[in-house]
Amino acid sequence: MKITWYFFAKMRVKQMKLLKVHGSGNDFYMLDAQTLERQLTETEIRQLAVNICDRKNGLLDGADGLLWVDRADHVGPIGRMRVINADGSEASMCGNGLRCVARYLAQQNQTQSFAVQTMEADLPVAKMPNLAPDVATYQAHIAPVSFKAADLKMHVNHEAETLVDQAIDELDSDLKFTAVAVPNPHLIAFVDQATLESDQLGELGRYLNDGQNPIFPDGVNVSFVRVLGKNEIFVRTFERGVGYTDACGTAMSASSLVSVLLHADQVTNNTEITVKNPGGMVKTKVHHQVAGGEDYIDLIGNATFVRTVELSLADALEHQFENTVVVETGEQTAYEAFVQSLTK
Ligand SMILES: N[C@H](CCC[C@H](N)C(=O)O)C(=O)O
Repeated sequence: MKITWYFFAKMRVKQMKLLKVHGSGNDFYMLDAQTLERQLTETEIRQLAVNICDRKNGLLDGADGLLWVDRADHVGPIGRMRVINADGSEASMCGNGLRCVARYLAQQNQTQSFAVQTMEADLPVAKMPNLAPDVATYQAHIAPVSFKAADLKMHVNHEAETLVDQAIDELDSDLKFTAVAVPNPHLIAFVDQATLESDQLGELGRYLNDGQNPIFPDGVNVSFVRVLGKNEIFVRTFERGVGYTDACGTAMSASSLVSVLLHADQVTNNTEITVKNPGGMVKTKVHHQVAGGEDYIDLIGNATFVRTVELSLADALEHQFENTVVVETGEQTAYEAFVQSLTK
């Protein structure tokens, strides 16, 4: 009798359904807030992210963050995306995540081109031709763009207004940096292969995200970039609120823009750029001051749905992950075949 009661009790509790997704290996749990049995407080949303994303003790293999999908709060966009990093901090934007949210909303609403509300802007997204067989592919519009220190919450070189291809006096580094917000903050340096592969990126990332440093008190995403050839770059990123990730969509977009500005002989404005990263590859197209307009970047890449994970909201908030129902989609195999094809 006890067993029957247990399963009846389990059935009665509405299960929370999470979707494990990734863009170029940058992985997230996605949650449609409208499917929840109740509203969550801000504290609960952050606690949920920290609990399920933990790589060691989290939900299955953890994640880089939580994509919180909700109804838009004004006319125009068909949904809203919030981005909570693995450490519980909220970011204004997530390029890889926006492609995955775009796919989810496209399928929910039977449409292929629309806008998604984000913290600072309603951003156009669109379904695109697959990058490879069974690799669902979407485009996200990355904006607004700013080089202003105030928008980056950056304090360098005696309160300089901008930082473009310059050393940072307050840093013990001979690298030259460019800082740009898209709108989350990015610090970018062009390096050689040996530096790209070293942990110099991690040393910088850990210091600039320690919450104590005077340069980026709110932290910053740090990327090392190498120009591989004509309209082809490699970007490796240490993300604010996460650490090393396989890819960072806003970082790859920002790095594409800075490559157009500083390496125009190799990387061209208004032209498709191949951006390779530890998790695979995306395409970008930089729109820099076209007809005097605002800068923006098109980010095109996979939006892979790996598995669904069902568990009770109460268990997830209490860091209890024994009772989960996991269903694989099978898409990861196609994505891995795509990544394999890049090395051929
Ligand atoms: N860690 C970032 C947010 C996630 C961005 C990244 N995953 C992307 O694809 O753009 C920040 O705190 O600004």
